[in-house]
This record gives sequence, structure tokens and C-alpha cells, in this order.
Amino acid sequence: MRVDIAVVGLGPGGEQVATRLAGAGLRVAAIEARLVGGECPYYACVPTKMMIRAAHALAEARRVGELAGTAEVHTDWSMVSARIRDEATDDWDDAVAVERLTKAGVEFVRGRARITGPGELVVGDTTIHAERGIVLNPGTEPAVPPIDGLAGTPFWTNREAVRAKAVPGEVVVVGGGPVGCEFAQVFGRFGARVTVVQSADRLLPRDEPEAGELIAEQFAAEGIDVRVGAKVTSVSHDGGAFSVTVDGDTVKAGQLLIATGRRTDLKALGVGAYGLDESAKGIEVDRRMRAADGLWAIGDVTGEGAFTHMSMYQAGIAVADILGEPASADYRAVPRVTFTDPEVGAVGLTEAQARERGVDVRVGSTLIPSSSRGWIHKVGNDGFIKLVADAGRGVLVGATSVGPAGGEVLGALAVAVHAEVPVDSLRGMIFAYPTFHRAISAALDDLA
Ligand SMILES: Cc1cc2nc3c(=O)[nH]c(=O)nc-3n(C[C@H](O)[C@H](O)[C@H](O)COP(=O)(O)OP(=O)(O)OC[C@H]3O[C@@H](n4cnc5c(N)ncnc54)[C@H](O)[C@@H]3O)c2cc1C
Ligand SMILES: NC(=O)c1ccc[n+]([C@@H]2O[C@H](COP(=O)([O-])OP(=O)(O)OC[C@H]3O[C@@H](n4cnc5c(N)ncnc54)[C@H](O)[C@@H]3O)[C@@H](O)[C@H]2O)c1
Repeated sequence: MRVDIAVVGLGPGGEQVATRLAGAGLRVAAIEARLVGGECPYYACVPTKMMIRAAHALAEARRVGELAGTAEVHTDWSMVSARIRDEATDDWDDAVAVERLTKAGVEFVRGRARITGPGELVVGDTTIHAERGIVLNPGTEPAVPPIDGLAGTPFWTNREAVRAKAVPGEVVVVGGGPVGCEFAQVFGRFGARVTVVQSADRLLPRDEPEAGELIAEQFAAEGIDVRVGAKVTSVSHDGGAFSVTVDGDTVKAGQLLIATGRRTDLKALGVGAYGLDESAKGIEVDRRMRAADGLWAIGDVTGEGAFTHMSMYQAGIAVADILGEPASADYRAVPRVTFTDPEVGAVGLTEAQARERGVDVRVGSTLIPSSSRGWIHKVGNDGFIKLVADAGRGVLVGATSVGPAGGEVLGALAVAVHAEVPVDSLRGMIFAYPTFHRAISAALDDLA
């Protein structure tokens, strides 16, 4: 097969690259080993956010007693699993996505591609010659740590957890990043006894320390056993239940969820054909998404932030570059939200990252419960806003918004960091009363 561009892996970004380049008149082959659309619609963002929507509805109903009377809550996981199967994933069938792609003029090939030389790929018995180049969007798969006894047991990763037909009575979650925290709260709110084992000294270690501490407090209040700085030393499974040894203590559980990060097999992809290091964790790209002459990479594999919006943003840059239009990635204002309750939203640099970069840092913060809206909201109002400013330039370089609508409040802060709105200008803004985002004003007042 001869084409102009071959796209390997069809995550959210790869799908967009293939469709847009075909629309621009290029001959495009798109290769996907699993499901068109990648991790996000079938195993990650979409099904987990459906779980979270349901779990948070339960939590709100349980808060009725403190606000509005009484409510009796009975959980029914079958409603969640049916919604994920029918509405989100079409029972893990990508026929609609494949049709969308082929209708756009893309040559779709199902299978695992391996690069065999510059501009050359093999998928099963098919050899593809990509005359202008290859775009890689291989994404990641769950990384499973080498814990004694773990291999061969029926543990879950996110891929099995989203297919759960029932909530286990007890769950041990290994890993306290976004994946571990989101699942832990969902299963806990559906009645499971949850233990989170996190090797780092706090939950959500990529975020401000205050965020991880607040989520740990919230989890403890919900009955989730959080163990930070902890290590799983061995695992066994007796055919019915897991025994998980955590720092010498044995925890029994019906299910074990591994959420310890992600990996990509660059050797299997064959990037060595372009002179790239196949033992690396990811593929380094320049601001135009170029990894080598005639090779572009986008998405999680670039290591710039494992988010769907990042994959799609980088797709736009790669498309522009391939079509000869000027484009350059700018990562100053990457937003991210972990959809726990409270939500943890962040953009740009944390205080520690800003200090490491030698920024003349000023921080300002405020607690959501002490804002008018937080006080009115009452139960479930935990959260804070923290701003990180560059005093020299008079702009925000980072911000964190934790709270009942933390991810939405983040929108305003992302504009401020992205557009480098002067702090003095932000101080002159009128913030609607009594919104959650009005707390930004108090955080600005605190900016010393
Ligand atoms: C549980 C969970 C929840 C998440 N929630 C969110 C969220 O709420 N918001 C958010 O922004 N992000 C979220 N993420 C991250 C998000 O899923 C990814 O960032 C997103 O899917 C983009 O990834 P990608 O474009 O790199 O590729 P992926 O989505 O990983 O897709 C890559 C595709 O490439 C295919 N592939 C790989 N190698 C080959 C090959 N050699 N040949 C052919 N095909 C190949 C794979 O089969 C896969 O389908 C979540 C992740 C997880 C695990
Ligand atoms: N809402 C969102 O946008 C969202 C949600 C989920 C995931 N994601 C993205 O997906 C990616 C993967 O998320 P993740 O949470 O799997 O990975 P992660 O790398 O962010 O977190 C994994 C955590 O596991 C811990 N860990 C590693 N090995 C361990 C071990 N042996 N025992 C105990 N703990 C261990 C680490 O300390 C780390 O905090 C992230 O980059 C994240 O940005 C995004």
C-alpha cells in the first residue's frame, strides 16, 4: 500500500490527524490494533466519568440529611455498567468510529504496526509505504509493577475496572495518582471497603501538596483507608480473594486494582528504524511534534501530559506542520482536572515547579468554605484556590482550584495563565456573587 501519511495508533489525536489530512486531500492510512478512538472513550475518560457522575450523585443524596430532610440511598451498579456498555462504548465496539474514518476518505487497517524502515511499516502481511512520513499516536498501556506473586493473578487495571459488572466488597487500589484516586472514590461510594496504597508520600503527587492532603482527608472521612509512603511487598490469590501484604500488614480483598502509571513499548513499535532510543519512556518531539525527519509523535507518548485535550492539541500542531503551515506547541498553560469530589483542577506550574525554575514566586490562597458560596453550600464544600505568580512579570504562572466545581472554576484561571493577564487587571475584575469562582478574588487579595 502506498500513501502520503501513515498514522499509527488512533487515540483521540491520531483519529483527528487521519481525518483532517484526508480532508486536505492527502492519501492517508490509519492503523489501529485495538479500538478506534483509543483509551479515552472505551477504557478511560468517558466510562470513568460516567462512574464518577453516578458515585457523586450518591454522595449528594447522602448529604440531604444535613440540608433538606431525609433520603434513603440504595446503590445499583448495574445502572452504571449498563450505561458504560450501551451509551459510552457500544459494548466495546468501534464500528461507528471506523465508518466515520473511512467515510472521511481514510484507508483503515486493523492490526499492530511495526516500523521497518523510514517511511515503511508492516501490519500483519501488509507493507505500507508512507511517502511523506509517519505520525505516531500509540498512547500507553497500564504499567504493572514487579510485585512478588502479582503476575498470573486476576488483578484489574483500568481496562477491567471499567467493565466491572459488580462492585467488589473490598478493593485494594495500588497507586494514588488520578486513576487510583478516581476509582477509589467511585468504588467506596458504591459501598466497597477501599484501601489505597500509594508509594509516594502523598496522593496526587503531581499537584500542589495541599491538594493531595485534602483528598486524603476527604477519603478518610468517607472511610477509605489511605496508606501513603507505603509499599505492597507481595500478592497472592486463592481463587476467591486476594491477600495483599502492605508493609508487613496483610489486607484481604475481593479485587486488586493496579493504577501505578503507564508505559509504551517503543521496541515493539520499531522506532529504532529512525535512530530513536527504544528503551526510552517516551518519544521526544520538538515544538512541531517532529521526532525525526518524516516522523511525528503526539499524545501520551510525548510525555507532555497524558490528557485527551493534549493529544488533540498536539494533533492540530502535527497536521499544520505536515500541511506546511506554521505551528508551535506552547505548554505554559496546560490544564488538568482529577474528577474526585472535590475536583482537583490545576493549570501551569505548581509553586515548587516555579521555584525550581527560578521564578520570583508569590503565592496567594483562600479556602472555599470561607467564601460566601462555600459557606452557603455547606456540606461538601471543601476546597481551596491557590495562585502562583511571577512577581517580576506581574502575571500568574500557575493555579490550583479544588472544590465542588474545581474543574469549572479552573477555566478562568487557565485564561489568566494562558493569556498572561496582568495580576493588576485580574484584581480589577468583577466576580459574580455568590459564585465559587468569586473566591479567586480573595486568593488575589492574599497574593503577597
Ligand atoms: C482511567 C483513566 C482515566 C482517564 N481520564 C482522563 C480524563 O478524564 N481526561 C483526560 O484528559 N485524560 C484522561 N485520561 C488520559 C487519556 O485517556 C489519554 O491521555 C488519552 O486517551 C490520549 O491518549 P493518546 O492519544 O496518547 O492515545 P490512546 O488513547 O492511548 O490511544 C492509542 C491507540 O494506539 C493503539 N496502538 C498502539 N500501538 C499501536 C501499534 N503499534 N499499531 C497500531 N495501533 C497501536 C492502541 O491500541 C490505542 O488504541 C485517563 C486515563 C486513564 C487510564
Ligand atoms: N482526570 C484526568 O485527566 C485523568 C484521570 C486519570 C488519568 N489521567 C492521566 O493518566 C495518566 C496515568 O494516571 P495514573 O494515576 O495511572 O498514573 P500516575 O503516574 O499519575 O500515578 C501513579 C501513582 O502510582 C504510584 N505508584 C507507582 N508505583 C507504585 C507501587 N509499586 N506501589 C504503590 N504506588 C505506586 C506513584 O507514586 C504515582 O503517584 C496520568 O498521567 C494522568 O494524567 C488523567
